Amino acid sequence: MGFIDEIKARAKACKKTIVLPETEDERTYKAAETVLKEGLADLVLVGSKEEIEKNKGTYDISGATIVDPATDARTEGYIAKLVELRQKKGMTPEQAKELLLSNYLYYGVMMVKMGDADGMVSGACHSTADTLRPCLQILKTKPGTKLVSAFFLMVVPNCDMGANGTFIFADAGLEQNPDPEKLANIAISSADSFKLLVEKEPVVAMLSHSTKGSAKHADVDKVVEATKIAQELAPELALDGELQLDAAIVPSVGESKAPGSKVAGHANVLVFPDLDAGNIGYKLVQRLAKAEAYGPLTQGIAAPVNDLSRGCSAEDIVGVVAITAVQAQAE
Ligand SMILES: CC(C)(COP(=O)(O)OP(=O)(O)OC[C@H]1O[C@@H](n2cnc3c(N)ncnc32)[C@H](O)[C@@H]1OP(=O)(O)O)[C@@H](O)C(=O)NCCC(=O)NCCS
Ligand SMILES: CC(=O)OP(=O)(O)O
Repeated sequence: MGFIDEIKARAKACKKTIVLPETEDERTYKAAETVLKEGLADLVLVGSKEEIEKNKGTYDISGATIVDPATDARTEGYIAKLVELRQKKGMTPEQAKELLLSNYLYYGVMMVKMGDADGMVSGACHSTADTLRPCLQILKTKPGTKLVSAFFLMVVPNCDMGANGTFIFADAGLEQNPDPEKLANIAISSADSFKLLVEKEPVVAMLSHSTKGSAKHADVDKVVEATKIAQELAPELALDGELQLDAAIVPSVGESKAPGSKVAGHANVLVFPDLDAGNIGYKLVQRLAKAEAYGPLTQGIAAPVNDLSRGCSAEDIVGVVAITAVQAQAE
């Protein structure tokens, strides 16, 4: 079984409740039909009942629960809770009401916060910033974690590198210019995500334009420092840096550029030095190598809310729903 079929089988076995708040987008309905048909999760669609009736077209979403914030009995409680959570930031009851009735992403995150759903998937028609801001503000980080970061689960066809073509690329969605501590944190969280989702041992490469001192620059120093911090925080982890991409994943290049490294040539978790590199890198592999790209998936957050690229397909949404269910089961 390939990666996504394994994930779907795990999602089916735990049957979590996942919110899809982008009821203005046709891909939501196409994905919902498949999720329900395959039994991957129970679904909540958030939106105006009339709009949903109009937008769903011929897709069969009869198995989904429709939640209309304007009429749902829980809305008052969500408003009160949102005010309680955000009053130090100046949120008034009027603002909370306006936000929850007009922005279904906030409503979906409140459903997760209040335990009325296990996770949410959004981002097909909202930017990453607009998708992730509500979860960062409301759900916050998991206990024991300081940072939320975002990764892609990449499945490269006909590829024997990584875990038979399966990789994590991080951070490819959220942290714009992580300092060494944040980069170390991203590496350790990504290793945990790899274990959870791929069920194989993570081998983590801290990527750079330099391998073991071949280039000198402050950007290289940042990755060297991050590698040191991550190795101190997680000494049991197979993690090394700084490595160029070829040294990280091609065994012969790894041996010649970083002799003696257990990671070089065998990495399956690729930690990029900044968001430019991570985001461009995942899109290159997705578009040129025709890889499956699931994400941006969050890690370090108190409950699973995952993002999508606005360029995603309905099939990508189905995959991310299944991944979200598996993350929720692990909470
Ligand atoms: C996600 C993002 C929107 C958050 O930044 P922002 O909107 O400026 O908001 P702030 O920095 O004020 O943060 C909002 C809240 O999230 C928290 N937060 C931000 N980043 C966080 C992180 N990585 N981990 C945990 N919490 C975080 C802040 O502490 C703040 O909490 P508070 O409101 O309770 O004080 C921003 O990091 C971003 O735009 N990232 C890039 C997204 C992107 O464009 N990706 C490319 C396409 S995938
Ligand atoms: C992940 C990402 O790049 O998102 P978008 O394509 O929506 O900007």
